[in-house]
Amino acid sequence: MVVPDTLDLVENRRRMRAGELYYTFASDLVAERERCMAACRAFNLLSTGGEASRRERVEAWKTMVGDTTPLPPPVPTPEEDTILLNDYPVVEGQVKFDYGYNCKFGPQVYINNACTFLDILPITIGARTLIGPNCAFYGATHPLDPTLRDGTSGPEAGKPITIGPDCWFGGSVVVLPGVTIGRGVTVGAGSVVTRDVGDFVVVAGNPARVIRRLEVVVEGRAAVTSPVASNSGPSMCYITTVQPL
Ligand SMILES: CC(=O)SCCNC(=O)CCNC(=O)[C@H](O)C(C)(C)COP(=O)(O)OP(=O)(O)OC[C@H]1O[C@@H](n2cnc3c(N)ncnc32)[C@H](O)[C@@H]1OP(=O)(O)O
Repeated sequence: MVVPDTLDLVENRRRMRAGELYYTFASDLVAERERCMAACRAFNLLSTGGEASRRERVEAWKTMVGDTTPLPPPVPTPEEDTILLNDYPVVEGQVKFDYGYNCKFGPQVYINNACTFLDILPITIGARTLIGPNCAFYGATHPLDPTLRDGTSGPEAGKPITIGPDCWFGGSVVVLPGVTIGRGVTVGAGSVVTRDVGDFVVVAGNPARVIRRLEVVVEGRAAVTSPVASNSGPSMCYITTVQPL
């Protein structure tokens, strides 16, 4: 965990943000990950404790992902407050981020237990996307040359990951650095997504391949929406047919 004596922290951070090789054990980055680790611990305690209110969980979530926008004031009953906070992610169990503030989640995202987000660069998850247990979004990569890689003393690089709205990830999916996934995609359990995926397909396997396509016959905003969806406006409404390959 040593970094070069001459390391310029400003230049190191510029390189990190540019997706170039940088040193992850620079003191400022270690401090940011420790902040995030503490925030994750606090969130995970609340999330698995069973007694925290929806508002307490959302506050802990916001701390973890560095969201400083104030929540709307509480309303009289816990049930109404839950509806008011409907757009914030629902997390079932534990979650792990590196920095937290690089993760941007759309409204009404669901994250099942034990998901990992290595957010060196932005990881963006679209609205209403559902993430199964043990999924991993790996936005970090290391040199293939072992001499340059050099264990904990060597440099690494980040790549962004972008997921569209209305996707569903089965359990234990791995998404590799730099991948973009479109809208309305289903990713089968246990898949490793190594390449970009277009809209409205089902992919599965390692490496993930298209196993089905959905033809979108009609697409628009839902005319009638559930009252709990009102914070973010009407949900998307699709009429699709599943096509053979
Ligand atoms: C948000 C949450 O918490 S989710 C909770 C956890 N649930 C899950 O993880 C369930 C995830 N579901 C799956 O993986 C499903 O298999 C789906 C949705 C991807 C596909 O379902 P279907 O369209 O019904 O596919 P179907 O079962 O007909 O399989 C079609 C082909 O794809 C293959 N296939 C299906 N799923 C997978 C998979 N995960 N990995 C590899 N191959 C797969 C099948 O073997 C089959 O191949 P074949 O034609 O050679 O026999």
